[in-house]
Amino acid sequence: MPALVRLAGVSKQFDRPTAVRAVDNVDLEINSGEITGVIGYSGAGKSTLVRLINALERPTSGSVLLDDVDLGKLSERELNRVRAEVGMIFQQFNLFASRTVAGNVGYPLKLAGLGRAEREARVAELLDFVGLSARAGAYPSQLSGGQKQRVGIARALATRPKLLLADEATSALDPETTADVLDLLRRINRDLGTTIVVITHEMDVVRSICDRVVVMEQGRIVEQGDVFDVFARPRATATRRFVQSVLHDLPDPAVIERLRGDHGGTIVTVGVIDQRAAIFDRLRDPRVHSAVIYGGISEIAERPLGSLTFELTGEADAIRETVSSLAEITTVTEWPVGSR
Ligand SMILES: Nc1ncnc2c1ncn2[C@@H]1O[C@H](COP(=O)(O)OP(=O)(O)OP(=O)(O)O)[C@@H](O)[C@H]1O
Repeated sequence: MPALVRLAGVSKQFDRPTAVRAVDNVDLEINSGEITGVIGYSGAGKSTLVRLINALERPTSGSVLLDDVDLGKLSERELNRVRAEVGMIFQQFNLFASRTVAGNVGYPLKLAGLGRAEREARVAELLDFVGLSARAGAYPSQLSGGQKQRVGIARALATRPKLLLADEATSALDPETTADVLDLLRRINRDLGTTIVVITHEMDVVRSICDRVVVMEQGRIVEQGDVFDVFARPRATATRRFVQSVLHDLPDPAVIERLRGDHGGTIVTVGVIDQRAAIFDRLRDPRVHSAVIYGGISEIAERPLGSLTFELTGEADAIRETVSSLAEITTVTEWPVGSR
């Protein structure tokens, strides 16, 4: 898949109030037609990365290419043209309070010099797409948070951008409204073919709609890849924490201790990566009794992923054979009896 955005050796240093390398030697490709999630804790450099992509910041070093055009080589005027090709939506919506819904959505079209009739037709089309046709004459203060974000999205799409940047677009919304807005982003990607970059600190957002994920920490990319692969085999500590915030399937030490108190058998945690049925096939030895005592399986990119913790009881040799057999097809963690 061709890259729409390419960052090569990009750093951004701020010198005031204190010297901070907000983005530190980043190499990154954003594939055309995909939804890429950039996740990290507060201060990781996500917003700065986005501002480098839409040329609101210039890198201290390195190059940013949008559609093979090196933004560092463009004049301010040329940059303004490029910025119009990039839509942006924000956590706080950034709507004009004094303009109606239609006025907000039509504003970029006015800037682009479209005539009134053309503008009205395009605004009607956009409001229909985001499901807000009935609220065209309302003011932002009369809308719910989810509706405000739909207006922000319609406005960002007005000039048919190739790239849509969403900076914490759902962080101010409740879970149900978040799901609606994420569905809308998915629809924009599928129906309009728009490439989307989603900045977030919530792994659930990545799980719901992203094809690829980039994990940032202290200005650096610590991990990136296909969403399922990163969920299935997280390497960086930060990534593991993000993954566990969504999956909740692994017992932490306190849970293991409680399980030990209630279950005297062998306790094993078995990774589930696609192979649900195969795992139960390996638990058919009549000499071993198995019971699920903890765990969970989620769907990531429409594939099963998670872990199950079993208590195995029966003959010691047979249990050992079962554990070895499971280990042939997946990861198995055996919790030692003395783990208390
Ligand atoms: N204009 C600026 N001037 C000085 N320092 C800045 C500026 N913008 C960002 N920084 C600093 O750069 C670092 C990265 O900030 P950035 O906002 O990119 O992170 P973030 O991951 O988006 O965090 P958050 O989710 O809190 O917005 C922080 O230490 C921040 O204080």
